[in-house]
Amino acid sequence: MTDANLSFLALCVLPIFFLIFLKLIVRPRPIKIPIKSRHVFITGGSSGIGLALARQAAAEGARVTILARDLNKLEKAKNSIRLSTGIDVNIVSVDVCDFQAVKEAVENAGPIDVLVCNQGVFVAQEIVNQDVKEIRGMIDVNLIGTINLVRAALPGMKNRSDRKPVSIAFMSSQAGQVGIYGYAAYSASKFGLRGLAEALQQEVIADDIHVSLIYPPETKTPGLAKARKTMSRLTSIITASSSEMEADEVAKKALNGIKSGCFSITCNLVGLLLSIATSGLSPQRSYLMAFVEVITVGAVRIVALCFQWSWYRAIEKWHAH
Ligand SMILES: NC(=O)C1=CN([C@@H]2O[C@H](COP(=O)(O)OP(=O)(O)OC[C@H]3O[C@@H](n4cnc5c(N)ncnc54)[C@H](OP(=O)(O)O)[C@@H]3O)[C@@H](O)[C@H]2O)C=CC1
Ligand SMILES: CCCCCCCCCCCCCCCC(=O)[C@@H](N)CO
Repeated sequence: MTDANLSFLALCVLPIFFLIFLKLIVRPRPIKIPIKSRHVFITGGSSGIGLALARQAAAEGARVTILARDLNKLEKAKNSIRLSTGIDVNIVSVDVCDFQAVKEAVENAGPIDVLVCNQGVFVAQEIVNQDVKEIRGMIDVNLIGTINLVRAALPGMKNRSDRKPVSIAFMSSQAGQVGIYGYAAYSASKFGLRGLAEALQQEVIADDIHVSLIYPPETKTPGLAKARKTMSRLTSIITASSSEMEADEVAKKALNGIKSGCFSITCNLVGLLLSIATSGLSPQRSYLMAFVEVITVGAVRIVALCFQWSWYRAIEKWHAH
């Protein structure tokens, strides 16, 4: 073979064969989840990202239920959604940590087509100084609360009468992909969601139920404003590696990702790099994204090491002064 033939083979033919191979093997297969006229159930829907999601889903013609604890905040959220869209959402006041209450709420709300487990609490503090009640609170609300929701909603979702595909989405965080100084307990709760999501997808694929994991960077919400008040400077320095977003932008990415049946939903460019760096054994339905992952993962690892270098340099400097 001549050199020209060889390079033609390497540059065009091999990648095309590889793309065809990936297209044949990616699992689960690509899917679309319609939300118009369907029931979208959003926890933590009275504030921040959840509220933005509820408003957008309602504007797209979904029947929306929002769940949170504080009834006052729920009423306010309902009014603000009515003001901006003219649509009424259902509100449910329940603590996700109470399985029995969650089960009743889910049964009363009627069949769910899209369950978005978005409720979450976060307090940034070094783990040695953090109150064990606060640590347990994050694990309980973020992880066990999500497990409660899944266990309460799954029987109804499996036995639904229409056979259209349905979705379960978890709100993780970029701190659920990489550990961040000050977020030890929070990261633990969000990393837990990944294991839950990966295993759950295998358990429910036969029922045409599709799992999504959303990984937002810092997002302007009441929750973040509160967390900022006590946040260590090092946490701010490290989280600034990924630019802050508006709740509406994150909600839009999340909703589009859910509708396209995406397993890992990223929100910004750093998020995309992070998802390639941590792609591991997460399912990938898009053969094009699988291709990008395989081709770029080595270079992205170098970028990741550079980020680690800059973070550890900040930590050293902090301890030196
Ligand atoms: N903002 C950010 O920077 C980022 C946030 N995230 C994640 O996004 C999600 C939403 O965050 P954000 O919008 O900032 O949060 P907010 O604090 O603004 O809102 C949190 C929502 O969760 C509800 N909630 C909290 N605890 C419970 C509970 N035990 N049972 C039921 N509902 C509960 C709250 O209502 P109530 O208190 O009345 O119950 C509220 O509706 C969280 O999972 C968070 O971890 C991820 C990455 C970045
Ligand atoms: C190739 C590799 C690229 C690596 C880039 C890594 C950038 C990581 C930034 C992480 C930011 C995490 C914010 C989480 C905030 C959060 O969850 C809120 N609840 C609270 O602030």
